Order: sequence, then C-alpha cells, then structure tokens
Amino acid sequence: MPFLEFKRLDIPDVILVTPKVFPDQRGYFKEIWKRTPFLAEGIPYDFVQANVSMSKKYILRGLHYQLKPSEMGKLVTVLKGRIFDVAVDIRKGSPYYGKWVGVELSEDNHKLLWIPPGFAHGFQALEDDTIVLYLVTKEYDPERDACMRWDDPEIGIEWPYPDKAILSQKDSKCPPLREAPNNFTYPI
Ligand SMILES: Cc1cn([C@H]2C[C@H](O)[C@@H](COP(=O)(O)OP(=O)(O)O[C@H]3O[C@@H](C)C(=O)[C@@H](O)[C@H]3O)O2)c(=O)[nH]c1=O
Repeated sequence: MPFLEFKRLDIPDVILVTPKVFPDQRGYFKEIWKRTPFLAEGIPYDFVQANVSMSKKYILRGLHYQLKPSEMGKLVTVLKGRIFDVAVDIRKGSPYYGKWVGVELSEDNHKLLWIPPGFAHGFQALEDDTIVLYLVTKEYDPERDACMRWDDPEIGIEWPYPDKAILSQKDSKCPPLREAPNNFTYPI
C-alpha cells in the first residue's frame, strides 16, 4: 500500500485520503501530507496555515469559505473524537453546483478530507472534546470570510444530529446558498 491512498468522492474534486499508519509498541506514526503524492493526485497546493479547533458533541461549525482572491483549499483531519465532515460545491457552472458530500473522520479511521477552493465546508462533532486539525492553502482573511446556512433545504445536507446542532451566533445568521456571496466560477 502506498503511504497515502486517495479516493475521489461523488464530487470527484473532493478527495478522501487514507494514510498508512505505522503502529508499534510506542503508539503510531503517520504521514498526513506530502507534496509529491498529492501533486501526483492533481492537488498542486502547499499549505500556509494550520488550524486546530476543539468542539463539544453536536457542535456544528459551518458552512464556511473564503471568497476569491483568498479562496482556500482545506485538508481536514481529526486528532481526537469524531466528526461528520461536509463539503458543498459552490463553483458556479460546476456540474456539481449545490451538491454536497459528507464523510466521517475520526481519530480511529485516520482519514483526511481534501476540500479544494470553491467549496463551502462544515462539520458536526460526534463526540465531546473532538479536536480537528486542518491545513489551509491561503491565510485567514476576515474581509473575505463568508458563510452559508448549514441547513439550506436546497442543499439538503443529511447531518447526523440536525435537531441537536449547536451553532455560533455568526453561523446561525448565514444566508442560504442562493443569497450567499459567491465569486467562484467553474473551473476555478
Ligand atoms: C478561521 C479563523 C478564525 N480566527 C478567529 C476569528 C474568531 O475570533 C475565532 C473563531 O472563528 P470562527 O467562529 O470563524 O471559527 P470556526 O467556526 O471554527 O471557523 C472554521 O470553521 C470551519 C468549518 C472551517 O472550514 C474553517 O475554515 C473556519 O471557517 O477565531 C482566526 O484568528 N483565524 C482563523 O483562521
């Protein structure tokens, strides 16, 4: 098995990455990003910022994105606990515009989700004290930070616990996809 396995999801630009885990008597080791295999998979980005958040069970963060020219790709993984991680294609003219994909990422499955620029991203924590690590391809730019509704019926994301979702004040006021700021085109 290669050290990093890539699986394209129903929206093929969103890629589930499975690293090879080397367990031993001390614990384990894994590579979570390496330029050459990512490049070979058609992911030609380097990362410029690394983020960590901790969430209680049912916390839902999203859906978030940064507008061009601060559009960012994200490589998301879980260090502790579990999340349901979601990417929504918001590239105007994309055959997948408005469609979503969701996967469970956990400390046990070791998986990572690559979400390219032009997607909105969100997740719901499935356990208390869930710690998410994500690498991003552009720096945080509060001027171009944007959000859209997590429960927009036109997107129809099947969240694990929609009735228990706990949101930030900011996230509870986000507009639906149709009204959200969007300067993405397809291809990006
Ligand atoms: C995202 C971010 C936030 N902040 C600050 C702003 C604010 O005071 C505080 C919390 O910010 P937020 O409420 O936006 O954090 P959060 O809701 O966790 O935002 C994140 O959600 C997930 C789903 C993503 O995809 C990320 O890109 C990011 O948007 O941290 C930074 O300083 N740098 C950053 O890169």
